[in-house]
Amino acid sequence: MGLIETIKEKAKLKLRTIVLPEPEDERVLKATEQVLKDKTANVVLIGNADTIKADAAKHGANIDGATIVDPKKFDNINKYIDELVELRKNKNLSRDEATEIMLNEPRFFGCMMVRLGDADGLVAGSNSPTADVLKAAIQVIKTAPGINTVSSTFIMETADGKFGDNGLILFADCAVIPEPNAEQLADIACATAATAASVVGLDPRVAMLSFSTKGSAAHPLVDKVQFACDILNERNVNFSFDGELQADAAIVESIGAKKAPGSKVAGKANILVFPDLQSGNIGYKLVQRFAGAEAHGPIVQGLNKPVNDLSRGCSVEDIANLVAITATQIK
Ligand SMILES: CC(C)(COP(=O)(O)OP(=O)(O)OC[C@H]1O[C@@H](n2cnc3c(N)ncnc32)[C@H](O)[C@@H]1OP(=O)(O)O)[C@@H](O)C(=O)NCCC(=O)NCCS
Ligand SMILES: CC(=O)OP(=O)(O)O
Repeated sequence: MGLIETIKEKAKLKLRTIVLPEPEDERVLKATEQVLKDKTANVVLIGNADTIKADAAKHGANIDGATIVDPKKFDNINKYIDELVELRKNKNLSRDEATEIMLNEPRFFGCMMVRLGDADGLVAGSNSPTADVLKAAIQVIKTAPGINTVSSTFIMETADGKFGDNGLILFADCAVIPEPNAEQLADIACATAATAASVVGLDPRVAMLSFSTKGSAAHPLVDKVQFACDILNERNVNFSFDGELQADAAIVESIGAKKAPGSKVAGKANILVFPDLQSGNIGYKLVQRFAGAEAHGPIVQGLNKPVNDLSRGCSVEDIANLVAITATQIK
């Protein structure tokens, strides 16, 4: 069984409730039909019921079985508004502003459903930039206890099975932190190792990527990655990691052996931690498009409850797959 089939089987056992706050997007309605057919989750769509049903009929999507919640007719709206005012009191958010957000910003409303236990997780981003999804999640759901950094990972699935574990390899962070410092790079490595183990079932081998391997180049950007490795050493983490490594040294056995002899990770990494968001986001999109890799994600890490983002270029299948992944992240 492939990765997604395995994840879908796990999701079926739990049958969690996932919010899809962007039903104005045809792909979301079609993905709703798919999820309900697969029985991988219950689906909550946010918006006006008449409009959503008319759109679904227009696009030929059967959404019977989905729950539609309209914030403008929602009995508990005052509870949601009060909670947002409380959460944002340090930012002086007024009750009027909170009301406006809860009534008109479905991603915030959906995250509040998850925060208050009316749903288990949320998937959005087909129709909004990543930053909008992340802001709602960070402001409403917040980080998990003891976690400082929200980051993300893509599970990359390559058909030829050459790299990572039989073609499975995680890329991080490709969506959240534009310029991570060394501490945040170490946090990204830890969070991605945990996702690799819990969602994909991999034994993590993390390569901390750079344009230098083991001191072959000297630059403050290289120092940052080396410092992140020092932090991981100090934390005494329970997974294999090595750095700084260039991408070829990380994934090609012969090059790893030449550039980083004796490394437990070089040549066989199944997690690539990119030094910043420019390299991470560009890197995943190039592998996805040039190599025809499936890119599952971005899976958001570090939140108190699961909210996952989509690329606006996602397919119906990508949405349905991410719903199943989200369902399996729920504790
Ligand atoms: C993630 C992102 C939206 C956060 O932006 P922001 O302006 O800091 O967001 P907010 O002001 O809503 O942040 C709310 C709080 O979360 C904190 N926060 C921001 N990013 C955080 C992160 N990655 N982890 C933990 N906390 C974070 C902020 O410091 C802020 O704290 P405060 O309320 O105590 O002041 C921003 O970093 C971003 O746009 N990232 C790039 C997304 C993107 O375009 N990706 C490319 C395409 S996938
Ligand atoms: C993850 C990502 O790059 O999202 P988008 O393509 O929507 O910017």
